[in-house]
Amino acid sequence: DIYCLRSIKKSLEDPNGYLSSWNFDNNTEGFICKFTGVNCWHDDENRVLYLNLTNMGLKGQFPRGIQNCTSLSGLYLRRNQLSGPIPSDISKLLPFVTSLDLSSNRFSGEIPTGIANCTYLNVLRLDNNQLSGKIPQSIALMNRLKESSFANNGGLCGAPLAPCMHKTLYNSFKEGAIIGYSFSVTSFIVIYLSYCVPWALIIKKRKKNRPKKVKQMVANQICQSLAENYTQRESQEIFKLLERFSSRMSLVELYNATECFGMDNDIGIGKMGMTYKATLPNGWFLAVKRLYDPDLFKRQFVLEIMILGRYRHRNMLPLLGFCIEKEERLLAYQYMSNGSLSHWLQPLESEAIRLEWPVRVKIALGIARGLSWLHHELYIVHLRLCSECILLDQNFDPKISNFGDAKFMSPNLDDDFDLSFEVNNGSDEVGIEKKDVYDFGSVIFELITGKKFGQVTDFLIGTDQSSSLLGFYESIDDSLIGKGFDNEIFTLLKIASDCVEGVLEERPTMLEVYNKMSAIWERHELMESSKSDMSKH
Ligand SMILES: Nc1ncnc2c1ncn2[C@@H]1O[C@H](COP(=O)(O)OP(=O)(O)OP(=O)(O)O)[C@@H](O)[C@H]1O
Repeated sequence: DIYCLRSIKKSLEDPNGYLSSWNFDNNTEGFICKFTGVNCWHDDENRVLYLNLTNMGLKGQFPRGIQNCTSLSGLYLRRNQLSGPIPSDISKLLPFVTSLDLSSNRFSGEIPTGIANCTYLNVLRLDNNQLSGKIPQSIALMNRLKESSFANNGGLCGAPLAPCMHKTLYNSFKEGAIIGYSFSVTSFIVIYLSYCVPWALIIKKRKKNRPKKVKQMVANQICQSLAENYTQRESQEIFKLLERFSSRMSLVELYNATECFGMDNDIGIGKMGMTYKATLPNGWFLAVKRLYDPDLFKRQFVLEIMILGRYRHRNMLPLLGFCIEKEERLLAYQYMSNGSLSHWLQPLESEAIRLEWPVRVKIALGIARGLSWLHHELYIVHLRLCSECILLDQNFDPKISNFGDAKFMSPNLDDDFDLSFEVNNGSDEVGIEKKDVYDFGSVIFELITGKKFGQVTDFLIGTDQSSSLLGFYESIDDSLIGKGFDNEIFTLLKIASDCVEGVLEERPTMLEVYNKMSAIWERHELMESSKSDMSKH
């Protein structure tokens, strides 16, 4: 990150000297955290969380050096005089960014479609620039983004702004010529087909298309019949409010994508409902949770949308949409191909593929990162963390899910939470976040021993910490022992046992846990990934 800031400073013109305080002579850990505009994950660590260079009169192009700040979550460059294009590979430069504010600058050219690949983006401000062309559809579809995010860019058009109507004379002529040409070719084909192709061929083709149409009709009919029984329970206002957090999807769409909620697509059963694997026409996979009862889990349903639909983080399960139609309540998440963590820790005999130690460390680190962000950035507590609600993507990156019991630590966090019913149950309970710390410790024990925390603790009641640790050491998953990681295993056991301290105040905060863990393992993880990057070339 030091290199990142150094290259940013070098690439920008700073007429007002705001960045002159960025003095790189110092070498103490965390020295960059005191620089103007730099916010670190932790004050003693050179790892930038946010970079806020608002209103500094900076000139030059988009600072590509930002890609070296690998843990960056927010970039604010508002009110400067930056110019040139927004880099087309922006998602590679800012893979984990959740807020990007480039407003009130002089950026020009088209908005790169690649911005939509910044999958954790919640806030995007591009207004008051000199951008032109059509707003890429993939960005317009990110409906957390508002019209004001794009306003005051002379040449910009398309949703959520006004449609692109304007055509130059040349374009109109070119289009006219293309239309004329297409019309002649189409006429020729029509005449050829009418006279030369045997009717039998056409009939055969029609038959082939029929099943798809029939399926669509059946789905529509089902929706129609459900609609007749429909009694509107929640007010339209709540639905509208929810649309601000996530996309509303249609029942027919999800019905088709899950093959009518068919048994072949069912991937799990939970307290709230059944989860199905869904395939969208564009090839995306979703996990669709279909609630058993729309009234019973209303609060949980809304919380999932308000938290997982609204906030993106690499360790939170992304909610891509929801559906409220008739009696149906559906939640559509990104599909996690490696399922739940519990499935890997307690596999059936036939599926006993063990997780290697480095993978377990990556999972532990990811959960700590996600929880730390949740507590210290969003002021939200999960309150039901367990190995079942940690889902693993194709790279075994963990994603925290199931926010149905979550609480906001501050009741008036944000105007958006002003819901008209009892959802925003802000909690005044002191130390409520330490419940998550305890649960985190339990999950880590489970990650190391392969057994539920309760099973291991029973015989340890009354022992002091060091003999408990030895006790736990005895119950470590056999597949991990003697592979050269024993010291690391013991270190993680120690962190976990601090988390399950009986006295609330003695448990560390999630930020402390994460910082401790990342100091030990994140460098190792980065080294590993750069090694594998190198071996690719
Ligand atoms: N996004 C997803 N991708 C892949 N599989 C998922 C996804 N979401 C859920 N699942 C699977 O579906 C199962 C059921 O999930 P669900 O969240 O309904 O139940 P749960 O984790 O037991 O929690 P609860 O009891 O609160 O409902 C999970 O164990 C998991 O295997």
